[in-house]
Amino acid sequence: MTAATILVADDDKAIRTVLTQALGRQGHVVRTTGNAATLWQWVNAGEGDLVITDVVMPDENGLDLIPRIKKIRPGLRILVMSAQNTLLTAVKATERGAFEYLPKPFDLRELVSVVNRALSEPASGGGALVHHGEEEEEKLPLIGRSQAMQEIYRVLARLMPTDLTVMIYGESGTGKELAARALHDYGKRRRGTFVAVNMAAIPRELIESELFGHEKGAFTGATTRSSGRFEQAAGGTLFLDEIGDMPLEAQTRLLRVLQEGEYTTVGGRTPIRADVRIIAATHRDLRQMVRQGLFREDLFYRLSVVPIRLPPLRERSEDISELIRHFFAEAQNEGLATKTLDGEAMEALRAYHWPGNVRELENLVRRLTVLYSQETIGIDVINSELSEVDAGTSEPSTAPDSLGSAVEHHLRSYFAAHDGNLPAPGLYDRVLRELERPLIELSLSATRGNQIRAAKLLGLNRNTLRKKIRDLDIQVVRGLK
Ligand SMILES: Nc1ncnc2c1ncn2[C@@H]1O[C@H](COP(=O)(O)OP(=O)(O)OP(=O)(O)O)[C@@H](O)[C@H]1O
Repeated sequence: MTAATILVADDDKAIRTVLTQALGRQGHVVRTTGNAATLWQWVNAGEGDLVITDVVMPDENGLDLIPRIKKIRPGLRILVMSAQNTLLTAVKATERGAFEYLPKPFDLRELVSVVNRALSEPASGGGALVHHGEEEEEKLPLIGRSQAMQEIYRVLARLMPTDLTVMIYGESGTGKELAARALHDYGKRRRGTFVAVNMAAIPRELIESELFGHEKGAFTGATTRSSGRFEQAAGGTLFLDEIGDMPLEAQTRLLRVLQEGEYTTVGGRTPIRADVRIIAATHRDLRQMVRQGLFREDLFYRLSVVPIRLPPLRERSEDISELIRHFFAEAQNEGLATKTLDGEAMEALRAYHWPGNVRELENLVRRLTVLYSQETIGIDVINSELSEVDAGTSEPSTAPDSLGSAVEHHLRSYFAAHDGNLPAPGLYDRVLRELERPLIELSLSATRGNQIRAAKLLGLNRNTLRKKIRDLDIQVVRGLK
């Protein structure tokens, strides 16, 4: 590695000293300044082989300097360091043309290795940079500044200008869909549609037509042509949620589409180009599923071009208070009263294990807003709310919460949301119908559409089941076997 001149701008003297020492030891010449104006002067005079800049400096924001530097010296690489550790900073740094973004505090070894890379990697053609207006700031959804989340932001920001297939792992409720949406909303396909399909929610016989569409008459009940999710997402992003739940036959079909870049509808012959970016997600251990023969290895490798693992909330408890503030603010936007938590209550939430992750926290905040009248929430309320959830999980069932307590929570919020008024009459039938539909649909799908077996499973008379299917307008699809 040849010695280079590195220009460093940071208003923190300690950082300047540390960088001078670490990079000096590598044989580089380091020039430092505490403001943006001096950095700009140096760059303008043609000095330096590499720039390392902070974001917030007394005279100018380092991010605003990047496009100006790129204009006069497009080949000069810029590393951005920032303590403003949001997804937005990472996105802005990347889209304005920074070579790399390093959230502070960073590991010096990492910095040195990034510097070496910046000085030695040949210039790439570089994907077109996407630029967004400031107004998009509002939309950025991912909250949390923990180290673990910053790492995620850095990876997401780098993936945004690309079309690479991304595989997002993470427990339920960790924000997999939100991360996928962020990739779409800030990526180069953002003018297209984001289409999410949950593999676990579609009966297996319907998956192919759901994904690829079907022609009129392709199977019994296909009375018209129907477009599939690939077609709906054309030009945009297709989010395949719970990919681990995809049946093997559908996996084979998907693999072929990914390999060939085109698909045909069910019953159709003309190949159609697949113009989607694929983002898949699962809470399962796909590697283990591959070993067990439940997931195709070749599909696994196709999808895992870039794997991302979203950390469970208990591994980033420092983000909890910010998330709570965010969800309270959301409730306030909807006209609900906002609350605060006292110190003890907050401590309890930080120590809790959050099996349902951010979704569970979000639901808790909603309950606190609608069910309790006090402005400051104390430990008693938190204890009783959390113990109810825990009571649900300690039951022998494998469900995350018992059906009864889930329904009870739902109904309590429903009543509370009416603010002392009563809901519309006919509640008993409405609630039972809401339960009846998923119960019947799932029983039918479990018995592959066999109404005799479904009736037996449910303990219903066959004619009663048939009548309910008609009344609720449930689509019955017969299994292939
Ligand atoms: N970092 C975050 N900041 C703000 N909200 C978040 C964050 N992560 C998750 N959420 C919220 O938590 C809820 C669950 O998130 P999401 O649906 O993306 O999770 P998921 O991992 O896809 O869950 P599942 O595996 O159950 O589908 C959503 O309402 C989402 O808005």
